Amino acid sequence: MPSLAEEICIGNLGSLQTLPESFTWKLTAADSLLRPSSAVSFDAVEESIPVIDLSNPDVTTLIGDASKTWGAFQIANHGISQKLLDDIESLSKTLFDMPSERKLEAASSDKGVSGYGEPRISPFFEKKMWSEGFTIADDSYRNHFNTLWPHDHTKYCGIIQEYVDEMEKLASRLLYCILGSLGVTVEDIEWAHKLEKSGSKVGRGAIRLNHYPVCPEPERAMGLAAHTDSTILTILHQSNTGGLQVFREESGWVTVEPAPGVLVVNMGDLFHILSNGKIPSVVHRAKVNHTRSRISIAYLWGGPAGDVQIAPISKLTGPAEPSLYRSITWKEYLQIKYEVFDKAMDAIRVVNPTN
Ligand SMILES: C=C1C[C@]23C[C@@]1(O)CC[C@H]2[C@@]12CCC[C@@](C)(C(=O)O1)[C@H]2[C@@H]3C(=O)O
Ligand SMILES: O=C(O)CCC(=O)C(=O)O
Ligand SMILES: [Fe+2]
Repeated sequence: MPSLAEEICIGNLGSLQTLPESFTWKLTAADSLLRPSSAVSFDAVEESIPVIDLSNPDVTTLIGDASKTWGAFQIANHGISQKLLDDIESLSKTLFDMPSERKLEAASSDKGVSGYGEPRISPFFEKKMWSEGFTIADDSYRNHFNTLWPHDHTKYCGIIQEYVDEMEKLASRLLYCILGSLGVTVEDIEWAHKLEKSGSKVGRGAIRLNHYPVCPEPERAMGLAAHTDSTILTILHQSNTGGLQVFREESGWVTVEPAPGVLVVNMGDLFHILSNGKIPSVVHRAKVNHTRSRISIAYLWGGPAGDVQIAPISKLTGPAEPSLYRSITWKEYLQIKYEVFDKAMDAIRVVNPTN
């Protein structure tokens, strides 16, 4: 694969006046590996995923219904301060506004995941995506921040640390709520029980700062190709420009319009495994815009750190509902996903499930 420096540099996309051939998407099955039926359209239908107020007394039912129906929902009154959301958005803007050469100084290494660059799913697609991003998957972001902001890196590292702490708490709260809707308690899952007792300090997550520059031909381009997240769940903050779309077989592509202070929650592949297939991992993508650039910040929550095995919850399996997936750690799942991408779920499916 050519290096970033040898081809049209993703750090300069916003200055291009025409769409290069390598960025033109036709939406054939190859452009939408996960659900061939989602390849039919660039357009979205007039429907929306629910916005759920976390202070609503019926929150468990509402979140449970939305997770099962859509694999995604939006949340208000989630307890994350507007200041923290503004801070991480402006950190991202400051980063992406830098000249391309500066951003490349913080590029992720060949082997590493963390740092500046294209989305990790890029190699699975023929065409290039109209976006750039920065992934924080381990502590190496501190060195990258030091390179990018020799004077201000302490301030920016502090924002990331606070964001991770707050998001981890929110992610486990949402997990327990969705599990509650399935009749599962924290005590039913050994690792979740430990996670709760320890004040949820043993979880593991990644952050992806995404930037979608203005695009000369948005209808032929793709910001982030259709994918599912490999997570238990993902919490997404989007700036005030829309672009996120979620796919549901019964509806088609549905745009998730941004609203101030409202966060999007996506169910990931590991939740699908945990729930023994009861919760879908939502296929989603990001479109781009002719006049407005867009930022989104994804907190990708993988659940327990270390070698903890994620498996279908025993309370959700039985003679009539045998375990559909074998147990797996998040690390192992990521390895499989980035070898076979759209076939990852098939790779861990139990061939003849019996209980
Ligand atoms: C922990 C991870 C999840 C992620 C792959 C990664 O190793 C780090 C980046 C994450 C991200 C963010 C953008 C979308 C996504 C599909 C991708 O290309 O990189 C997700 C990955 C994922 O959920 O598999
Ligand atoms: O930018 C968006 O709205 C989607 C981002 C996303 O799906 C991701 O980072 O996993
Ligand atoms: Fe995603």
